[in-house]
Amino acid sequence: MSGAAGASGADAGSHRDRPRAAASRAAGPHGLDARIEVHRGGFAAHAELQVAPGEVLALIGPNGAGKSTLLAALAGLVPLDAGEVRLGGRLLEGRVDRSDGASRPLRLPPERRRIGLLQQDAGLFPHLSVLENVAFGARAQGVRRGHARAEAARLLDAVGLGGSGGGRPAELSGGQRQRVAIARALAARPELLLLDEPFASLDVEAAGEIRALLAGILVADRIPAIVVSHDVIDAIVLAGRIAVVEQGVIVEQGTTHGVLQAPRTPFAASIAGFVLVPGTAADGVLDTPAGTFASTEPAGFTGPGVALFRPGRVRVVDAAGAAPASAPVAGGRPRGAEAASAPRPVRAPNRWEARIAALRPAPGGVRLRLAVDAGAFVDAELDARAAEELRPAPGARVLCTIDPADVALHPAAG
Ligand SMILES: Nc1ncnc2c1ncn2[C@@H]1O[C@H](COP(=O)(O)OP(=O)(O)OP(=O)(O)O)[C@@H](O)[C@H]1O
Repeated sequence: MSGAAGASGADAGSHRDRPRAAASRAAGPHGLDARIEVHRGGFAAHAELQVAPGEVLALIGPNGAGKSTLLAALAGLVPLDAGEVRLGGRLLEGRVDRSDGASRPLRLPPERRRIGLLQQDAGLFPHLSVLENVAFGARAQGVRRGHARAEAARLLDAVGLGGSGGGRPAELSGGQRQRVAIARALAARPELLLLDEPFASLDVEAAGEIRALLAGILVADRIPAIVVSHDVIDAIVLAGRIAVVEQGVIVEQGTTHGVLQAPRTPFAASIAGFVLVPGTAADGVLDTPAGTFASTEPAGFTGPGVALFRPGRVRVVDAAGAAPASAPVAGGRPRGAEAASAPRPVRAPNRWEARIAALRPAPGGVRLRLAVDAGAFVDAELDARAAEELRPAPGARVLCTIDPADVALHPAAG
């Protein structure tokens, strides 16, 4: 793989060396500005997507959230039910005002949108040579055959496949095929690139090389892009901004750094390696179905919020040998007979009792899925030593605690 790795380094340089091509590809001063409303069977997606020239947006979310549907709507593969798509100031889909004051619908077909779509499957034409596959991208934009072939050769060189143009796609590895797909997309001079899990079928090494190759191209050519991925590395390496999609709507968005440091939704928290407990903030603490959470930095807000912490910071002990989770805090309400008529005791903050619902491996230890209340889960992780001491088993009851210094409280998304 060393040759390919070297080639991708050379590629980044070759892209930096062609500022004219870059200027012609960037989506003008406007980038993408889209308002999408789409129905697919019983599923509905509503989202606003803006991507500035030179910006990469990562769309993340659980399976079936509607990420691919949003990309398909932008690419013109699925019609909008309402809204509009503008790219570089051009209207690709929506309504155009008429001179009589009314408006008419406009919907450009995919090949006239100047939008490149890269998917998990490179989707090359098996009967065409590698060079012809790439030249096809330019030919589709009306470039004459000779120029298209010259441009294809240059782009194949840029993606580290100079000299491979005469072969057929079947003779290439998965990573090489994806490089050809990138070259073909660039040959069409896209004003927007849509990347739908383009590395998902590649091994870790090939994915890393192609990710770096794409990152270099996107930076050098300032092509706005949207990448859909389940892999947080794609967001970190490629994207400056993240939007979290759930059930067809964007539930959280922000800079990649901001979302990964302080996620506000369970999905973003899971990819950022946090446990997120939703609740309601009052008096500086967060009340949740799993109990009260307090931080050394009290919540400076009231209303819906989240408690965030790293699962490895949770201390987990066998509930049988521990004081009950509902033990009153110091200075709290009385115990015993008096307590029977008293209101429910105030639960100590950062302390919850749970049943182990499931176990799965975690780096250096084990992850515990902990069922706290009907439908509420608050996970924890044990390193190998703590796991050996506790010997966790599904169904066992445990008592969990966490230091306020390890807890952050934030307002909920939206
Ligand atoms: N061709 C189709 N016809 C009808 N419904 C569809 C079609 N494609 C997708 N859907 C529905 O649209 C919803 C969103 O699917 P979509 O593929 O956009 O989600 P996704 O977030 O990309 O999921 P994944 O991460 O699993 O790829 C799903 O409920 C799915 O069943």
